[in-house]
Amino acid sequence: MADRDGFIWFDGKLVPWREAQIHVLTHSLHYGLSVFEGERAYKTDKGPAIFRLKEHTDRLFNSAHIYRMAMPYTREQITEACCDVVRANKLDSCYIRPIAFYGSEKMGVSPKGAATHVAIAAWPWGAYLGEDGLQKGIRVKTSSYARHHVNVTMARAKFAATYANSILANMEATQDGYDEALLLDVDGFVAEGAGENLFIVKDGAIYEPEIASALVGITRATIISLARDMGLEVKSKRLTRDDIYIADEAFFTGTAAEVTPVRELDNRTIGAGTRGPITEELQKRYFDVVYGRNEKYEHWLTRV
Ligand SMILES: Cc1[nH+]cc(COP(=O)(O)O)c(CN[C@@H](CCC(=O)O)C(=O)O)c1O
Repeated sequence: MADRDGFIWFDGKLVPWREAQIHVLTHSLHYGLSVFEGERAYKTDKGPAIFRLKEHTDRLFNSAHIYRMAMPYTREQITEACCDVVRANKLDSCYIRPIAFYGSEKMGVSPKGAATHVAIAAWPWGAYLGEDGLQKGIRVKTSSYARHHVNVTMARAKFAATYANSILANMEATQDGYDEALLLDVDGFVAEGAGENLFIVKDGAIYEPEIASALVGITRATIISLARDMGLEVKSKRLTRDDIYIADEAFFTGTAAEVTPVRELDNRTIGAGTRGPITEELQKRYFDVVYGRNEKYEHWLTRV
């Protein structure tokens, strides 16, 4: 990822991609505390638009607040910088990664005395779990690793060290031939995917796991709104892994994953073993919204 043309916004200015470097004694590299976001811009008929940029920026600042990281820029500056990065790299559809991290000003567990640095990169990124996955669904394995207890890592923050847990789960699943991992919480109830939220459909109703130890996804919130447009309320409940086995449909949501059907969990076929009809309709509505084809949600698009 380091050797490419382009520009990265780094500590207030656009720098050539290859020059966006940090020192090996960067505090966040050693102690894992950086907060970040994953955003997408989509090509609409009026040009590129970043989807729900306000919500992503708010979550970035909330994550920093939760982990007591002072942000050296305002929300408005970060919002504008995300737009600048898309423009500077002449991208019309892309994935955008803002990150705030402690620098190399000091070592030692305490970040006191380390400065907060901010970088924002953008790059083209297709279907996170594969085009085939979007159409036909993916195979998922319940992980042997549990999601963190809510007093181990802060579930309302999107912060780097959480992803060591996700990496373990994802590697375990993919090395055994599955596409992604599903994590249970410390009590054994369904939490979320390694990088996604989960929904199921049963008897025409949509359910999601209680969100306690999962990231409160922005795509999740979008799907809840789009389901309401279809006259469907999403019910939140404690779901067990076998609730998923006997569901009629299941799907992951995320900025990167978008709306990816889950056709199998732990070698149990879910429903007809492919993208279900409600999943398909929600997926279609989601893409209509992000590509600017649904006027009702124009306010969710920040035109670059
Ligand atoms: C653990 C987790 N749960 C739920 C979500 C969905 O959140 P939202 O994007 O706000 O709907 C994500 C985003 N996962 C990022 C993974 C990308 C990456 O691999 O890095 C993403 O979708 O950007 C998570 O990482």
